[in-house]
Amino acid sequence: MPRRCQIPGSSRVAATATRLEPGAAYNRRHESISNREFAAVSAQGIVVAGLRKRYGATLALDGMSFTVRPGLVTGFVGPNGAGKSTTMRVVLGLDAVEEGTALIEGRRYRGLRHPLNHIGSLLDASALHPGRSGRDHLLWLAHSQGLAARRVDQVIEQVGLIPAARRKAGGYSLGMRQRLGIAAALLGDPPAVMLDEPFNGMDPEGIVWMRGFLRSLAAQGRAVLVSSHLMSEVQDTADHLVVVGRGKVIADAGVADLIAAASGNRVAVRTTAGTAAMRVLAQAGAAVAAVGRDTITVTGLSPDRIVGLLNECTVAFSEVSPHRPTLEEVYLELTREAVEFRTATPPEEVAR
Ligand SMILES: Nc1ncnc2c1ncn2[C@@H]1O[C@H](COP(=O)(O)OP(=O)(O)OP(=O)(O)O)[C@@H](O)[C@H]1O
Repeated sequence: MPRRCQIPGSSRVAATATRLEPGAAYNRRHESISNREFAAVSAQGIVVAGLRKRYGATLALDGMSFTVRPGLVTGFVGPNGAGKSTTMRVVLGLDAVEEGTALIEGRRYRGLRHPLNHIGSLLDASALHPGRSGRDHLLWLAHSQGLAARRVDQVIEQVGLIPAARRKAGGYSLGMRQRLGIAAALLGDPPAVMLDEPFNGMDPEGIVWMRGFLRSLAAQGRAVLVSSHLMSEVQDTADHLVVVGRGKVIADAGVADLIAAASGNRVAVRTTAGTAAMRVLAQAGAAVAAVGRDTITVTGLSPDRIVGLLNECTVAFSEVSPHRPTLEEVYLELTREAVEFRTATPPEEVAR
């Protein structure tokens, strides 16, 4: 038997969890944005640069910087309290900052003469008069902004609210209020759209509709920023992700790039002989980790070498393939240290 297969049963294998380094690999694309591209984005999309804001002792924004490009859905994700809503309020001129700038098509919100023609937003779907019908709410908004009344019926149709448009908005479900809020955001046919947690209160059918709708807005060339604290809501919707935590950007990259960067050179091995496989591969110098009932990940050895070692040591396995983490796994790893409120550790974990 080869020497590397003769490993004492008592030898311990350190299950090394591969840490994703927040920053570097993910942000490379963002940092390498050329001056020409930056000028194009700032002329058409949304630019957030170096925002810093305190609420008393809380540092809500700590140098928040990113761009929202036209033609893309940008997911704005992060744990509770990461600074997503505050950033959006700053873009809309509702909150002041101590440092930094937020620009829409190269201008501050307050410098826009007809803001709804430049940016549409949904911050709080419940901010409406409960006694007014959805249609009247939109008519009032259109009138106050000098927009044509016919636009109201167009946006009602766009968001699928025709059957409920003449009913009192106070009786709407949260999902219907979200649709009404999006209709309001689209009144001015703006090139940029910013929606805070639009999936909130949506049933599964509504979520599917919302995903398709957001994608269609981007396909029309709009810059679309969508916040969420749930990865499952933005996956299959966003082209680009800005992951934030504790008031700053942790990662800013395309969805495919994020997954590729997070997979590193890890290889997944499916085996029912996990302990034996981990010993053999660790002995050969690899970092190994158990990631499921019958799956381990291996860093530091090529798939061919892994197959060779396991065969040589007669360790049974059914599959060796490059590891591809889910977007949810990537997100959880990136935001692990930025979660403001953690679930309490179960007592048995503490006792160990
Ligand atoms: N008006 C306020 N007064 C005091 N603190 C505030 C205020 N608004 C936000 N904060 C604090 O600023 C930080 C950022 O909050 P923000 O609402 O922007 O986060 P978020 O990412 O939108 O979170 P969530 O996903 O829970 O909506 C949090 O610590 C929050 O408690």
